[in-house]
Amino acid sequence: MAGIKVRNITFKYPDSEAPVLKNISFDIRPASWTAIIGHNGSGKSTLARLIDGLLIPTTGSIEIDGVRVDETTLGIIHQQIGFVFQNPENQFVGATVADDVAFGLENRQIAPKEMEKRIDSALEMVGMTKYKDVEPINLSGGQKQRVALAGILALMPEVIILDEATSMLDPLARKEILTLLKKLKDEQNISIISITHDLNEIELADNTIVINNAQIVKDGPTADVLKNKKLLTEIGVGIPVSQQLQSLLAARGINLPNKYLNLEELKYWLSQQLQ
Ligand SMILES: Nc1ncnc2c1ncn2[C@@H]1O[C@H](COP(=O)(O)OP(=O)(O)OP(=O)(O)O)[C@@H](O)[C@H]1O
Repeated sequence: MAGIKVRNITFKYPDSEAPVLKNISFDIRPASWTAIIGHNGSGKSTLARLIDGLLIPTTGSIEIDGVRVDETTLGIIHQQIGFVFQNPENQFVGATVADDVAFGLENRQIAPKEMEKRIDSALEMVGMTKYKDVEPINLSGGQKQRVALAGILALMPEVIILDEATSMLDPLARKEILTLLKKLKDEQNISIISITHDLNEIELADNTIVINNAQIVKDGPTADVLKNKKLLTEIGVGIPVSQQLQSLLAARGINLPNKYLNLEELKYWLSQQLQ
C-alpha cells in the first residue's frame, strides 16, 4: 500500500513568471481518498502531474511508498500510479476498446492469458463489457472515460489520480464510477486522489486539500472543509445543499447533530425526527 509524502515543493513552469506552487507539504495515507480543490488555475493539475512524475519539482521532494519521484524512478512510480485525465480523447491508443485496455498490459509484458482476464475484469468493473470490440472513436465521452479508467484498473495501481475525470460523465455514470472507486479503496486498499469541483465527489474523500494562490490554505478531514462555508465560497466550489438546509433548519430553531451530514444522512436524520 502506497503512502505519499510531499515536502516543501515549489514549482515554476519555464515560461511562468511566478511559481505556480509554493512550499507545498502534505501526507497521503495509504488506502485513503484525498480531494484536491481550488479555483481554476490554482495549480491542482500541476500538483497531480508532479506526484505522477510528469513534472519534476523546482525544489522539494515527493516520495511514493518511500521512493523519491525523479527522472530515474519513473518506471517504479508509474507501476504504482494510474492517472485518469479530464479529456479521454487524449488517452486512446488502441483500435478497439479491448486493444486500448491491453496497451498498458502489453507494455508490462503480462502473459496473454492473464492479460485477457484483466481486460475482461476491468471492462466489467466499468460496465463496458459489451463494447469490447468497438472502436473507441465511436464511443460517447462518458463511455471513453470509462474505458480510460478500465485501462488504468487493468494495471492494478496502488494509487489512482483522477484529474476532473468524472466531469464529462452524466450524473448516473458519475455516481457509478465514484461508487466503484470507493469500493476499490475500501476492498483493495487503493488510494484515490481526485481533483474536482464536484461536491458529491469531494464528499467521498476522507481528506481534502484546498489550494489557493499557489499554496495550501487547508488540509484536513473533508467534513471540516465542507462545513467551512466561507472557504468554499471563496474558492468557488459552492455550499453543499445539505449545509444550506442545515442553516435554514437551524434558523428555525431545529438543532442538528454537531457534525457534517451529507444530503442522504440529513434526509435520514429528518425522517427519524418526524416519526
Ligand atoms: N505548460 C504550462 N506552461 C506554463 N504555465 C502553465 C502550464 N500549465 C499550466 N500553467 C499555468 O499554471 C497555473 C496552474 O495551472 P493548473 O492547470 O495546474 O491549474 P488547475 O488548478 O488545475 O486549474 P483548473 O481548475 O482550471 O483545471 C495556471 O496559471 C496555468 O496557466
